[in-house]
Amino acid sequence: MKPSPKRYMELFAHYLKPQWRRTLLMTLSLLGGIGLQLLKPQILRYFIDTAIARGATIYLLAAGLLFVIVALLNQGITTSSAYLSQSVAWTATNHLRHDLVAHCLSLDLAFHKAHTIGELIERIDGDVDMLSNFFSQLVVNLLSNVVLMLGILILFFTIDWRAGLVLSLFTAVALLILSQMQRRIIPLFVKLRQMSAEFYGFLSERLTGTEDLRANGAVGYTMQRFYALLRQWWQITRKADLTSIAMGNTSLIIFVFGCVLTVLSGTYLWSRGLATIGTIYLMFSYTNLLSGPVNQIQRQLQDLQQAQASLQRIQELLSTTSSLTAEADRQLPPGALSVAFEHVSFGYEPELPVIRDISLAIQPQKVLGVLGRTGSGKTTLARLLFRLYDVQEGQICLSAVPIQMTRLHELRRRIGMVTQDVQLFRASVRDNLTFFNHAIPDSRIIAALEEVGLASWLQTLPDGLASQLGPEGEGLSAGEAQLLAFARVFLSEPDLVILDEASSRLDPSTERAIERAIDKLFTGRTAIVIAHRLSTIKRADAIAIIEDGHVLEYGNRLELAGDPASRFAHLLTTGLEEALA
Ligand SMILES: Nc1ncnc2c1ncn2[C@@H]1O[C@H](COP(=O)(O)OP(=O)(O)OP(=O)(O)O)[C@@H](O)[C@H]1O
Repeated sequence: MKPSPKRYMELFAHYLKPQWRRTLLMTLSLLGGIGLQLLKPQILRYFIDTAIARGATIYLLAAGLLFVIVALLNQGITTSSAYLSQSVAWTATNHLRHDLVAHCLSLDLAFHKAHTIGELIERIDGDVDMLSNFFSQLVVNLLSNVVLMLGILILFFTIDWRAGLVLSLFTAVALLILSQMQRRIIPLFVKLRQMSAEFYGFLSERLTGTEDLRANGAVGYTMQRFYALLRQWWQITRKADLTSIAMGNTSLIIFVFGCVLTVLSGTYLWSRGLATIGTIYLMFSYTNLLSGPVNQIQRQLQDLQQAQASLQRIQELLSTTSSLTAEADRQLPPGALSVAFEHVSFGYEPELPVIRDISLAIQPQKVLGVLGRTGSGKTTLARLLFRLYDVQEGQICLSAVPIQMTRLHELRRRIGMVTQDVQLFRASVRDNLTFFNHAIPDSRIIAALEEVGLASWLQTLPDGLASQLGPEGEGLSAGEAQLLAFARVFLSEPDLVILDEASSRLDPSTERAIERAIDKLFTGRTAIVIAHRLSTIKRADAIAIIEDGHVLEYGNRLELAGDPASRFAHLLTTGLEEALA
């Protein structure tokens, strides 16, 4: 749905109101610039006519001096309005970018799975960029160009109504021809934007998956697709550029014709004694000046359409709501939390359930080990508990409080989750651990690293906590990355820990370090561990075996292990790690 003019006004008001002084100054300087542009040819007309009439030198000098002053003033005003426009545009668009990023981060995981990174970058940056002109100069410029164009035509009428009529007809025809050309060019630019969104989406996805692409020998095929996209992009760009150039040339030819027309009508008026040479010069200058607004009005109308398309996409994004149900404000009791899944069912597609009627309960400070084959639904359980998705049936309670009844922020503050893929950023060790929260003192960060056994690793770093990590933790072993993820959990001091254990095999000394860290992590906390290793299972008080989205077996670990008929006992004898890998 196209945004209504009311929506434009709301957006304008919302982002320009906080900087109304600068916006007002920018508008005044843009209008002042127009006034000075109209004034310059008038001074020159006076100069020419006075010179031809052999007027006093002092008048000529005064006119010359005035012209220089007006030209300098015009330059100064143009510079300051350019500065103010940029400043207004950047402030407004950065606020909009901020709102979009915050909104995207608040949306549920289903939204993020449905959009590529490239697509979101295009929305948050590309589309917002299109609006930058809209926020700063577009509307003011469009209006001032219309004022300038009308001003020139009115001035022409004051010189001679016939000359005014000729120029008005000429302007109408020029606008008609140029708008026809513009109509052809707009779809090309829309295609160009779509193409760039597709290209960046492709690029971000492939660069993220570079390891898999290389491992599977798919680099050649990826490059083929890359070339095909580039070729498509180039063809559209070439067509759009050639049409733009053709339009520029057409406009040039039209205005050469306009100038010829003006000189002819000026000569006619002069021959009848109705105009002076200065007036002919004035008419000529104004016709030249007219090419500016006529061309710009076309371009600005096009920009307005593009801004409209961008605004529409931005509005769609902003009106996307999280599928998570609204939260209430019940407090969770302090200390280790109990967890209860009560008849929980869920499917990423509602008609395809991956969790079916699951009921489980864990007492505070106890550890639940969750086992199951790959794809059985273990990670989904963790995601539901963390409210990355909401359950479709049943409910999940923490210490008897349904998780929808407490604030999302509070819920996530009380739960620490370590996933299989530890996400590290190209930032310092400190920022990676604190998630850029500078209020956390170094002493706490160092203590957390000591807890997970990374104290000696920290000592080997050249700049200590300020040492930079590569993108996605480049240069770290899988074990070190896991330990850093544990350190993050220590810093957030949660009361419930969910550990989706990495199934990758580690060397014995790293294994031992991880074992020690898990021991400390679980102390005094409730824990759910999606386990892949026997050593982790041994820590569990209770075991749940998930198969095909439902609980196959659930009970006390020792009791299950002692019951030869249990699936768990069978798994232990057949080799747990092989069976669950
Ligand atoms: N974002 C998603 N969208 C749609 N389906 C999904 C999504 N994530 C997982 N699934 C599907 O849900 C089912 C359960 O997946 P889940 O990741 O919970 O399994 P898992 O037991 O944790 O597996 P693993 O041990 O391999 O991590 C699988 O069939 C999977 O294909």
